[in-house]
Amino acid sequence: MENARELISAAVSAREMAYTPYSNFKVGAALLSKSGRIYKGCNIENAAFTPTNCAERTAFFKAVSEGELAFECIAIVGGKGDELEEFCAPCGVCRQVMMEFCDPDEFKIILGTPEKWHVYTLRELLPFGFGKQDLEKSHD
Ligand SMILES: O=c1ccn([C@H]2C[C@H](O)[C@@H](CO)O2)c(=O)[nH]1
Ligand SMILES: [Zn+2]
Repeated sequence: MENARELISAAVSAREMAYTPYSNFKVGAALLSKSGRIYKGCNIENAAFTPTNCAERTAFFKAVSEGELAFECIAIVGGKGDELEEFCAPCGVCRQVMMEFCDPDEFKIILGTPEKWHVYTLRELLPFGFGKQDLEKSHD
């Protein structure tokens, strides 16, 4: 994956904007569209907790709100304070949002740090995921 290094460093820079007064767990994401643009996102917390938005969804919603509907891959980095975890996996809600806009066998999810990362498909992280094609099935 030739774009991985660039995408991870964009995720690291996105993470600098994380708004995390409650958990201090800071996540950055960088989403590459098929048109070649990179959309950065950070997590944004809220005193009421539930309205918190993950970094991954921030990146997706920025992109979709600007007319992007086709995506290649996303890089995700995270950790407490100034530390990066070796591995920060997307939550279930974010995996479901990816399922809405991405082909699970094509879309790649890069997890790790600038030193070491792994690449997964969405299918690997969300097996048997529910998508729009499931709504088209009829049993009459
Ligand atoms: O994949 C993840 C997992 C967690 N968070 C955020 C939500 C919250 O602000 C903090 C702790 O859960 O991390 C993300 O942004 N992405
Ligand atoms: Zn999430």
